[in-house]
Amino acid sequence: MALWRSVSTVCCSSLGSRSAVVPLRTCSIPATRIRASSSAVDRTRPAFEDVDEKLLEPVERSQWDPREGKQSNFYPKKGQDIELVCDSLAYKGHGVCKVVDTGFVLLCERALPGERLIARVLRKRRGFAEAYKLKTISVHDNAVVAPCQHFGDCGGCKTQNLAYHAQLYEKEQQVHHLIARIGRFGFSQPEGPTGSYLKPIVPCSMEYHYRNKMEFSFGTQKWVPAVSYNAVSGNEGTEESQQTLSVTTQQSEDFVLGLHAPKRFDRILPINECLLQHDVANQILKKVKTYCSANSEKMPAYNAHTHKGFLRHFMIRTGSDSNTGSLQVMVNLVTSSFQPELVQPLVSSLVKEFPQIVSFVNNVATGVGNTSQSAEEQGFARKPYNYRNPERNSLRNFRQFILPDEYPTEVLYRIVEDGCSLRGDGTEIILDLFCGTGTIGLSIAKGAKHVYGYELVPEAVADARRNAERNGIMNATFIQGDLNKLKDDFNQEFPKPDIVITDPNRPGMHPKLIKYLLKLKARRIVYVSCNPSTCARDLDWLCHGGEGGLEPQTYRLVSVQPVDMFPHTPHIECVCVLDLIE
Ligand SMILES: C[S@@+](CC[C@H](N)C(=O)[O-])C[C@H]1O[C@@H](n2cnc3c(N)ncnc32)[C@H](O)[C@@H]1O
Repeated sequence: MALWRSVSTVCCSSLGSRSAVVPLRTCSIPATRIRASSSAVDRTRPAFEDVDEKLLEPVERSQWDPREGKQSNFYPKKGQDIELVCDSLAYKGHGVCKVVDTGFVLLCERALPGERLIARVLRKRRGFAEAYKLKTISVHDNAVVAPCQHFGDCGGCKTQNLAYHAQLYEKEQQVHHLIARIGRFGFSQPEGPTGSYLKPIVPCSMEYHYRNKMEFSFGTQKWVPAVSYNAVSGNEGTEESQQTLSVTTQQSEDFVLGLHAPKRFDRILPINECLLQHDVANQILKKVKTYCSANSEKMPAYNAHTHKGFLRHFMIRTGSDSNTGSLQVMVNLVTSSFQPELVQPLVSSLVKEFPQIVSFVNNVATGVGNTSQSAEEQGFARKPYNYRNPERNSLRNFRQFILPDEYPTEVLYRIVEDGCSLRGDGTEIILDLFCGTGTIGLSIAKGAKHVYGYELVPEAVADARRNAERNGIMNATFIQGDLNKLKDDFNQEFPKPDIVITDPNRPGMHPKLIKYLLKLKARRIVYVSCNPSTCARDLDWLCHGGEGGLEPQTYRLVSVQPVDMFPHTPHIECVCVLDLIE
């Protein structure tokens, strides 16, 4: 069994691992750019299934400021070229743009706030339209040249060409507006004992090299984009590039190593380096590329159409030794069959050149799906390279953590711990929902009486138990179960908690779970979210009563803390604290 869970079909846009980030500092945003406030608009709460796009219909953002006026009757036609001004960034980092003379709202990929641009209408939606950028007319002050040679092509770092302080401002505003509108908390930012509940965003102290894990793919179809988006001005696009990506020269090659082209399972964008990963990981990538390319007859790259070929994926994970802080690297080569005689020379050459490699695993994925998730791990190269070597990974001075795919960070955990405000007398019960490998709960278990973790994935639950054992933590219990299908006896598995930590994935919490929490009435809920829109929806329910507002108000929102863990990407994390209304 592969304990090292891996991500399937990775293109650079599939960020998501919580990578190691360091100290806590807050960002100051120029007050002049804070939008005028308006009262919360009454609206029906979005359903659990209504994730992302529906929650972020940009037409609503245009109504945030009543001074901006009503939408006119103007509706652009598909294919029409139109002059726009970009107002802000929204879901997936798309620019929220307005037609210059009518104010009609369009979502436009690659548009940056403050920019004037020409765009072509791609498709119409209810109340707004989608467009792609043809040409920048005038850039705004915060535009910068993106340092990555692959910027604009791989689809990962969408805002590298926006100065980091401006990225932070946009993310912070996105969270504040979602909480105000979808959460129905209004824009007035009432001052409580701790000041406004909407906290300034916590920036990432590392703008680059913050990712601890990258997965690259081998292939036989090279994707070569024909359009450059890197220039500060004149970022031209073409219809084909936006709609089908077919403006690329599709070359059949014997060998390509890189990232999947956005939305393509079969085409690979060759990657020389990724600025989000460690320098050493980039050097290893180069070495693997050179070696495998030179030996592509013996070790052919996998063809996603014919399902023939040997080399499938290549994953590099970096971490540090908890004692010495020195860099450690784990490598996973995914192949379609187990042929150690082919892989061994590569392993020998890599570990000789990179002593930082402490583990080399060869996963064998025989299925036709473009995934390494179900790959069977072979014992190959476990020794002497000390497979997994979890003892040496460090997180908040804990040893022996088995790192989850979503790698938790120092900063986020400190904010969660602060949010819990444990009394420290060891009397409190913590319920850690969506606990993954248990790392959040375990990192604060010493101040609690007992931590109960709840998680769907059995392997993650097993890792959580192992994490507890290896750290000598006796007051933690991990339970496997589906929080979307709560059973009647759910609360018989643990005593009533004082504090609930909930960290759902993007769809947020299921209505059944929210109803359960409203009945449970824990003193405090700490909601960790990777999707501020579904988080806002859930906070609305928890704080403003059930459907139709018929249920009594149960929780009070104490704070919403946005955290930027993934610079240059649209991802935003949030930690929200809610207190029971006694
Ligand atoms: C955002 S991750 C949080 C993981 C963990 N708290 C951490 O910080 O690493 C969400 C977790 O919820 C789990 N999950 C997703 N759906 C679930 C469900 N219906 N019931 C229980 N757990 C679920 C996932 O497997 C994943 O481990």
